[in-house]
This record gives sequence, C-alpha cells and structure tokens, in this order.
Amino acid sequence: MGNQVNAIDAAFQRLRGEGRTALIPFLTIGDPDLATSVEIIGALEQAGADMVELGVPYSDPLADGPVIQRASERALSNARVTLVDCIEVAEQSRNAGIKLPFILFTYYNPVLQYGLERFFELVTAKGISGLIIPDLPIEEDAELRAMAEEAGIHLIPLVAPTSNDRVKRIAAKARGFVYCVSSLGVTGVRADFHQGIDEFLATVRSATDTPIAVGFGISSREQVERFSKQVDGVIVGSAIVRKIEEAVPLLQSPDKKQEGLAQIRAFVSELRG
Ligand SMILES: O=P(O)(O)OC[C@@H](O)[C@@H](O)c1c[nH]c2ccccc12
Repeated sequence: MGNQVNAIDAAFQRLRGEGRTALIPFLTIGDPDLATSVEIIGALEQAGADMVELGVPYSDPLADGPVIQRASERALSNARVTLVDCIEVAEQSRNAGIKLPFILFTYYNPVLQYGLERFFELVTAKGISGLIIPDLPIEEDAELRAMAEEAGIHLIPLVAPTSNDRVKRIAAKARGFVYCVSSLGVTGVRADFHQGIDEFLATVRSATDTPIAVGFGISSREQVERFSKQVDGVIVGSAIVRKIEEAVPLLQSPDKKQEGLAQIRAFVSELRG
C-alpha cells in the first residue's frame, strides 16, 4: 500500500484544481443500524461530500457533545456495533460502488482492546485511507504512526487553538490533512467559534504544506463559506448526525427509508452549495 497514491491526497489535489474546499461529513456507524449506514454513506456521496469520517461508536465519547453521544448510544444499543462492524461497513460501501475516501474515526481504547497488529491487519486493503484518533496525542503515537504509514493509511492529527507551540510539531508530522478544531470543548453545533480562530488557522496554514481542515460546530452553508477561504476542508458532524437522528423513524420503516435518505441528502447538498 505504501507506494499507491492515497485517496485523501488525490481528493485534495482534485479539489485544488477545481478551486473547491472539501466537504467532510462525519457519521456514527450503526446509527440507526449497519445496513442503513451504508445507505447513508451513499447519500452523502450523492449529496457531494468529498470524503467521510466513519465514526466508531464508543461507550465513553469524552470529546463528544450530546448529539453524537446519543448516536453512539443508539448504535451500541441497537446493534452492539464493534470496530470490526465499522470496517465491514467500509468494505460493504466500497462493494456498493461508493468511491468516497474513508477516514476511520475512533477513540484509542477500541483499537488498544483489539490490538494494534490485529487492527492494522483488519483495516489494510479495506478501502480506508485515513485514521483519526482524537485521544492519542503525538507524544504517544510513534508505534501506531509507523504501522499506519506501513499500511498506507494517513494518521490525521488534531490541533486545537490552545495547541500553540505544539502546532508546528503536530503539523510537521501530519499526513492527509491537519484537523483544526474550531473551538474548545466538545463537538456540537455552535453560533460562534474560538475568538482567535482566524489567527489560529493562519498559524496552522503557515506551519505545513499538508492540507488543513476545520471542524467543530459547523452547521450551515454560510459557516462553510466563511471557512472555505482559509482551509482546504470543512468537517461537519453533529449537524448531520442530528439530521440522521430526526430521520431515524423514516429510515427504520422500509417504505419511508428513501424519504429519510432524501432528507439527509438535501441537508448535505445545502451545506455543499
Ligand atoms: O460535531 P461537530 O461539531 O460538527 O464536529 C465534527 C465532529 O463531529 C467529528 O469530527 C468528531 C466526532 N467526534 C469527535 C471527537 C473529537 C474530535 C472530532 C470529533
């Protein structure tokens, strides 16, 4: 896998040529069930998403606000979704013809429980191009980083407005993109962002040639546009997960599922503009 062009890099190159900013949705896999997650990923692609964060539900999502916490609870209670299930959803989505680059999003514990060696055997050649582990700081990620590089999977770091001098160290090692967290605190829709957000994004931009993306709190077209001038990608999670939550009754009734998927597609199309 080492010498192949990573799909995330290819996507950013294409977007740069088109003068566009990547729209990167996040969803919790297994919410409301595994088969529906494949269909939702298809709807995200149809709506114009450029890559997608596949969230592994976790019992203790410390960095998540109430919307994503509820999504994890639904996935864990309905289908007891595991790390393996999430990687199988990635594979099923590929087999369904979905081309989006996949970024596996997981807290560190499920990976540790599964075992690093086994984890990388599991994810290799399953169509996963990136990995985000929000609670694995660069000071502790050497072993996992080496294994990710070996597997041709980009370990995507997060930087927060408080990272200060760490920004340069984090950005220098970044692969895929640097995930710039727009605000302090947990995930969730916001009306405004960290007061120094513009300087922060400029600092990250000047610290690396790797693409940078911003996430946390983004829920509208105008917010996407506001950031599009400063970054290469915009990540939207809670606002989309909330739409999925609202659509769950439709998604779970066979004759109304398409209507539920259409609602999600319409919201993401609106974000994309
Ligand atoms: O939900 P928001 O505010 O749109 O932010 C993106 C976020 O959902 C996604 O990237 C994510 C989900 N869980 C996380 C935990 C930490 C950092 C980021 C995340």
